Amino acid sequence: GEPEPGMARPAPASPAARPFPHTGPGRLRTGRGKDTPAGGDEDSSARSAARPALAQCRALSVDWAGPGSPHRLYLTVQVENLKEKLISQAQEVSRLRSELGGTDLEKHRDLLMVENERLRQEMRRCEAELQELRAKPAAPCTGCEHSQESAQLRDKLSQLQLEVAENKGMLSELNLEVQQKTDRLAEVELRLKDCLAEKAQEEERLSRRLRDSHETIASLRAQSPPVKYVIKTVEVESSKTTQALSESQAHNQHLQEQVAMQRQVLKEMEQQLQSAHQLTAQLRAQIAMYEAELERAHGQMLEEMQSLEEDKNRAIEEAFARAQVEMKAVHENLAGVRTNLLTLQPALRTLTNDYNGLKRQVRGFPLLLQEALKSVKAEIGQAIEEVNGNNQELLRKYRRELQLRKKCHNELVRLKGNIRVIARVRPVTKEDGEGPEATNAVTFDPDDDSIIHLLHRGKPVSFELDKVFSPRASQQDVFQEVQALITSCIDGFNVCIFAYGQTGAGKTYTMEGTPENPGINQRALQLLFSEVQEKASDWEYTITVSAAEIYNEALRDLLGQEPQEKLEIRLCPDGSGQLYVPGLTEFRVQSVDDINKVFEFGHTNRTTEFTNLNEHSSRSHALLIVTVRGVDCSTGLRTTGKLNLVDLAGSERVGKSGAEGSRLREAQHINKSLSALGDVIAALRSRQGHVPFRNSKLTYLLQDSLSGDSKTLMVVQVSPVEKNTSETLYSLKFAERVRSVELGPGSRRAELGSWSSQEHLEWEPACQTPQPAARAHSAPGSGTTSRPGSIRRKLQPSGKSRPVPV
Ligand SMILES: Nc1ncnc2c1ncn2[C@@H]1O[C@H](COP(=O)(O)OP(=O)(O)OP(=O)(O)O)[C@@H](O)[C@H]1O
Repeated sequence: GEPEPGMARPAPASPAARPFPHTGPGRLRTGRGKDTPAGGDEDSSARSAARPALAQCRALSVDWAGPGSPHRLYLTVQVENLKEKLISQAQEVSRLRSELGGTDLEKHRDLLMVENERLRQEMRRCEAELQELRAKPAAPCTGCEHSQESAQLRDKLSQLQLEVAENKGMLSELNLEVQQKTDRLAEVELRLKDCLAEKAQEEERLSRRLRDSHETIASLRAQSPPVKYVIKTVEVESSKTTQALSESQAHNQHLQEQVAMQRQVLKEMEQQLQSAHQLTAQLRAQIAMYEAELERAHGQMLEEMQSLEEDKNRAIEEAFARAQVEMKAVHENLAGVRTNLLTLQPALRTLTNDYNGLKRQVRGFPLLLQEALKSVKAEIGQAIEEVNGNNQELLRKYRRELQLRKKCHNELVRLKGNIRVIARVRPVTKEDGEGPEATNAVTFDPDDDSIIHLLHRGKPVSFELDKVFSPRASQQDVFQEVQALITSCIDGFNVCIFAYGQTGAGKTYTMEGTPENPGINQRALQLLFSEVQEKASDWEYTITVSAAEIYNEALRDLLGQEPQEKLEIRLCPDGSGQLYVPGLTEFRVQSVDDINKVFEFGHTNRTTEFTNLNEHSSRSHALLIVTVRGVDCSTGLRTTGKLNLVDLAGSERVGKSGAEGSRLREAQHINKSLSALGDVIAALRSRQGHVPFRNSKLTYLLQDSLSGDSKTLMVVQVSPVEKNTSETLYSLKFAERVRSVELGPGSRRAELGSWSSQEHLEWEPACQTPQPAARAHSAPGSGTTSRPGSIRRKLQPSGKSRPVPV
């Protein structure tokens, strides 16, 4: 425009110093060639536009200040060029915008967003369908044939759901990426808009300056003198303008570079978008596949549900039909119950009446009860008195009966004979060996249990005794036969039970038995204990035991402190004529345990004394002496009964086999004592005035138990085997002889003389007896050395405590 008033105008420069002809166009050309290498066409057009302008300027350089001055022309041309350039730049920018600009991207983005939205909606629809399917109540499908398939479909469905969720995630990632790119594009667009605005401003500024320049030129033309100065000013200003132009060109250049970069970025984004497109297409294909799968699963589920529904309906129909039937039955029952109720009502009425009547009675019951109690008490008192009277009478009768029983018992024993002889045949045992010698030689009469047949050297011999027990007889059977004797001991009688027979014939077994199957000794004591206990209310009893042994006519105490000491039998100094053994230990016993302790102690004494106990025991007499002392609590009457249980020494005829030394002595002593026993029994039976008790220690010791009212039982033990028939024959002869002297209580034979030891050994039967019922078998056999279960076995060491002497 016009220079400011008062502003100093520069002096006009010489044409040689003018900057324009040298610097302006040259610089313009250099700047163009240097700064815009990419815009070749635009540059060339600008250059072609600038060249005539320059030529015009040179041609007009004569007159710079005039209206057609070259400088003005040059500036006009330059301004025109700049305008053109600006327009082309704007066009370029709009082209770029239309070609690759935000519109397409936006469109693309919009498309993608629409597509995304559509996919989202589809997903939502699928999810809603799934929810709906899940929400449907699952019918119970136990045992259904489709249940497995349904489970598989459910699994597949859950897998598809997982994949859909993954795809969803991927889609949302892609969305995010697209969003980011869209944001970046918007940014670029914003920057471009800013650039364009800047350009427009610049353009406006330049055109404003051009206008000012025009006006200045015009005013300069009008004022010719300062024209030169003004021209100079314009030249100066023109250089400034040129500089600004070059700056704006540089800026343009920079913008173009940025546009190129943005193009590159856009290209990349396009590629990414393409790959996103592809991915989306893939995902859509997958989603379509999943949808198809879901559709199929849905179809299957629907089918299943349909069939389940049908089943359910069928079941409901059946249940309904059943319920109807049951209902009908219940109705019928109800009708029956109603009828019953109708019939029961009168009964109920009667019951109610009864109940009321009873209630009335109950109210009056305490009174009635009191009265009844009174009368009952009176009756009971009367009854008690009567019972007491009866009891007294019964007690008197009982005592009388007791006396009578005792008398009867004694009479029975007397009738049976005070001396009885029974035989017991032991079974064939392993110790008898095998072969003809071990065969059975003993038979029995099936109709008479007092007869025994023996086959001796082919000849049958029979014997009659009070009773014969076969090998089948148990310990209890034998004991039953003797228990009457044992109970009489409680009444004050003396009793002697002997076991007689050869070694190994079963004497010890019968007397002592085995721990599992005890014999007479233990059973007798048990019986005594129980009988004594029964009478405990009226009687006070004391039971004591002693154990002694007679070996070679020497008496020894088996329970004493010094068992080797020989004891003597003496008359009581009180003049009663009773015998006693000074030093013989007596133990008070109250139970079977006490008895066992006594036996054990006795055995200990024997084992310390003898090395071969079994051998010794079969050669000695063993005595168990049980004394029962009783006091009648009411009368003070005293009784004493003695039970002698004797396991005699073996009766075999050792003397005959030519034994010498100690064996001969033993045999002589045994024979002597056994003969003495036979003599005593014979004398007793024949009621002789003199009974030779003193002939042996055995008979002397048992004197008081063998005389008077005493009762004696001899158990003859018999071995059944062939090899022992000689000894069996002699034992049975001895037994029969003892028995045969008994002719009855009033007619005893007194003429029977004393038995010599020879008689004991060689006594022959007086007469031949009937033939045996069965033929005996013969068998060889060894001796009888083994003695398991022997009576003396009872006396085994045990180390138990010593019983307390009485
Ligand atoms: N009735 C029976 N039942 C079963 N076994 C028996 C019977 N009698 C005896 N015995 C057995 O026969 C064998 C000899 O018996 P035991 O020792 O009692 O004879 P013993 O006559 O006492 O001999 P010793 O004179 O040597 O003492 C034993 O093994 C015993 O168990």
